[in-house]
Amino acid sequence: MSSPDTLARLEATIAARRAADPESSYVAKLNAKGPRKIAQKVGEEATETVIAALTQDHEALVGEAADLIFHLMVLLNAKDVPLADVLAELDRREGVSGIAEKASRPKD
Ligand SMILES: N=c1c2ncn([C@@H]3O[C@H](COP(=O)(O)OP(=O)(O)OP(=O)(O)O)[C@@H](O)[C@H]3O)c2ncn1[C@@H]1O[C@H](COP(=O)(O)O)[C@@H](O)[C@H]1O
Repeated sequence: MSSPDTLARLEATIAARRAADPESSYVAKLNAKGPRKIAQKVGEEATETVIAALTQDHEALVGEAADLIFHLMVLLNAKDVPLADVLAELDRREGVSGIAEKASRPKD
């Protein structure tokens, strides 16, 4: 079942599989090929997501978006970037834009 914990669970699974046998683990197989290959996969999945958004249906876009997020998470893990750092950056931007929005509102 999906929840806000889905990405946290996936991050833990990716970390645990990183050193597994590349024969039995796709995450390990990608890591064995190195960050360049993982980054290339992120680029491919991003392109497929764009194509799905512009030419395909809801189900195709959901599938491609899942592939993109998964491969991005494998790349972050390979570069030792915790998902928490990315989420904190998004939180920070939310705060910054919230402040800008408040500042642009006319005072009563
Ligand atoms: N979410 C995913 C996930 N999404 C996509 N994929 C795999 O991503 C691959 C994408 O296929 P491609 O044809 O693009 O790639 P490819 O055939 O390997 O070819 P290359 O381009 O790499 O040469 C497929 O093998 C999919 O199975 C995933 N593999 C794993 N996960 C998650 O990662 C967890 C750990 O997986 P393992 O490392 O395999 O145990 C799993 O339990 C899942 O939760």
